[in-house]
Amino acid sequence: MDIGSVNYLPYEDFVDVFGNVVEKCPLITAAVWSRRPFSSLADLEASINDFIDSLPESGKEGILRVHPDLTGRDLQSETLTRESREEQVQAGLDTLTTAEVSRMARLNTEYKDHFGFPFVICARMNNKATILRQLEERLRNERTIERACAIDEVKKICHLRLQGLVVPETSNKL
Ligand SMILES: NC(=O)N[C@H]1NC(=O)NC1=O
Repeated sequence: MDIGSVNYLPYEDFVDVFGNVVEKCPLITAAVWSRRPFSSLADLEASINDFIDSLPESGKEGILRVHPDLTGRDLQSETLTRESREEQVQAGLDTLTTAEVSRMARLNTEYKDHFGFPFVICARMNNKATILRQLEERLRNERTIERACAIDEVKKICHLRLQGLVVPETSNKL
């Protein structure tokens, strides 16, 4: 779909197509629909990012809290959204050894107990080694810094999901 077609979508269809660009947050998509017309894919993405930035800190933490854990185990349990499962598989999280699954689970629990929201990272920009390393390192962050870091990761995930849904303007001209 190109950005011109996006601008013609009624809000029901817009939410159907873009409702999960921020994991389990169709409300963000529904809110951003009012900002049409979008001049480009970058403009749509900027509108989503502006909306996220305008939220109070409790709202940003809410976005983080609806993200699934990256444990590798949920990959079998079919509880993940399609997007999240594909991203975790691309990062190799379906190939964790038993020891890696236990380490990831232990660190995830420690992280959640400490910050009150789950560890979020853009899986497709990482692999299982960098994810485990980041999890360990970010656990040591100060809370405000870590929340901002996690929200940046949400935006990276959104960026890649949008790229899969809207044809970038340059390729339109081909
Ligand atoms: N917990 C977490 O980071 N989950 C997200 N990361 C990602 O790339 N897809 C997700 O669902």
